[in-house]
Amino acid sequence: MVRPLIAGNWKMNGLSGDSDTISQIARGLEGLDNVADCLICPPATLISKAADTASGTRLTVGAQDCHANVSGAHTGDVSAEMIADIGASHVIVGHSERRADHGESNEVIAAKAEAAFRAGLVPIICIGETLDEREAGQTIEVVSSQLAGSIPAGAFGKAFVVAYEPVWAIGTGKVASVDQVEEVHDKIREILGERFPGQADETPILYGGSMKPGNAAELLAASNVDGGLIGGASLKADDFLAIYGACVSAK
Ligand SMILES: O=C[C@H](O)COP(=O)(O)O
Repeated sequence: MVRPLIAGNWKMNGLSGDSDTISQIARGLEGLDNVADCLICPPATLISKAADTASGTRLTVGAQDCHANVSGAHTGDVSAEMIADIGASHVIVGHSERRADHGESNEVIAAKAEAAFRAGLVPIICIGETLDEREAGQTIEVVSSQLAGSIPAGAFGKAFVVAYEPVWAIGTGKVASVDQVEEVHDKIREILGERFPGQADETPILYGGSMKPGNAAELLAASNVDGGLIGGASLKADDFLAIYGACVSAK
């Protein structure tokens, strides 16, 4: 049985004073049923402080990206080992903003996910189609191909998470319909089942894209939706906790 995950991605937002939000989320979780894991991925500058703040609570802390190598001449990059060293449990890899802004291919993303396994982190592997691809009827083809290429060969028997984020729904307020989400999530589960027999039912498949307190309940109740990857609404403790609360009701 899959354990749901409500994960927040702060993207390039947050200064040291915003660790109050981490405390508020950690405290708020104490009053909510423990039916799902809860994670915040702040920018790299705040991971250490956030992990200290969340220590001993049900909130865990993750990173938004990592390099595939352990160490070396890669100016500006951070390795999975460095992230694990400062208290992170998860790392997002292949977010569409990294695919677009940094030209990351499926091969690069698979190498980053493999690095996460090496460092003892759980990778959250992101996939999702653009609006042009959806309008051309290519959604399932694109998502299937990203899934096949971005999950590394060494993933069998390892814990990982898949996040489906239609690019056109990210930060736009345009949320995918339940039918659209279910079509893709059902397909992802089927593909995982073929590649990872016996393991696919334990792999959380998250939906991301304009998830908010007002729409979370219906999205989280959809088939094969095991939680959310939440951007904007994870920046405010009340909104993020309301989404966690919707998950409690849905599950
Ligand atoms: O990683 C999170 C997603 O990109 C969703 O962002 P959003 O909730 O602001 O649309």
